[in-house]
Amino acid sequence: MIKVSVIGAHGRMGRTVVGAVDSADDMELSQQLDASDSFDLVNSGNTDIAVDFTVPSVTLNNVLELVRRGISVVVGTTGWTDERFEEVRKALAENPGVGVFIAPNFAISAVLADHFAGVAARYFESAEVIELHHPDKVDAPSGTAIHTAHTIADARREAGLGSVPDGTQGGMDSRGEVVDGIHVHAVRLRGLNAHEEVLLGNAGEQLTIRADSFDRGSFMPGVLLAIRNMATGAHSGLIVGLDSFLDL
Ligand SMILES: NC(=O)C1=CN([C@@H]2O[C@H](COP(=O)(O)OP(=O)(O)OC[C@H]3O[C@@H](n4cnc5c(N)ncnc54)[C@H](O)[C@@H]3O)[C@@H](O)[C@H]2O)C=CC1
Ligand SMILES: O=C(O)C1=N[C@H](C(=O)O)C[C@H](O)C1
Repeated sequence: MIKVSVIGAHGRMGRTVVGAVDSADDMELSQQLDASDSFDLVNSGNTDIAVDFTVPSVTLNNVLELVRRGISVVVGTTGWTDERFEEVRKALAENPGVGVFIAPNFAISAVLADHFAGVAARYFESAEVIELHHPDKVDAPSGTAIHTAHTIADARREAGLGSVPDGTQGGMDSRGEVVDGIHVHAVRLRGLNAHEEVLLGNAGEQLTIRADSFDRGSFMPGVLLAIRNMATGAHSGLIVGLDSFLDL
């Protein structure tokens, strides 16, 4: 049995992960921590894998704390940057055999949308990303949209494409946040869960790639897949993105 502890266990995602782990035949739910709980409750005796779904402002410290305790971590929380990844890599170098897996999105629809955007981006002059979420989300733009913008930008660079065309001279606030040269727009609307649209345009044609996650259950097969992969012990170091465990 894989012993799993959940950090952020009282949150929307944390509660869903607790239910999914509890229902998995090969997993045993160990500790459930939230904001006021001490990390002393989690140790390598009671936890094989810790899962972090908290908030961007605390997730780095949580991961570093767990790595120092010799516990591998699966992370879904957003707010990661290259600098934060580097801090995790340094901590992992001091704790060989420990692994950290971070995914901006665990839903297969979103992972594939990101992959397809990377395949398509080189063929289009224009590219923009729209992400749409529930209004209780604290961060914008979404971690997934930031990741997709980088995927598109990487593909454009590799293909030798220049900047996206944009004649806007005023009102830049209306054009969204520019992430790696790609405009990213964030919508917050009651009734939504997690959605993303990638718009790719050429003269006279458009390709739209859209992923819709209607329910937090959509993230659970990906979370369980990551827990199972990390529990094999075959993945030490830092791994980013569920595509690492999919044969895309
Ligand atoms: N990678 C993915 O597929 C997905 C990622 N997310 C991300 O997961 C994160 C959590 O999302 P939600 O569950 O909707 O948020 P939420 O606000 O419902 O839950 C966050 C929980 O973390 C707790 N928390 C805060 N500080 C803590 C600390 N120091 N230690 C332990 N717990 C602490 C809060 O009390 C709360 O219960 C967000 O960053 C969100 O963007 C959400 C859905 C899918
Ligand atoms: O907060 C959410 O809900 C989600 N957060 C992640 C993100 O910011 O990309 C993943 C998914 O979009 C749901």
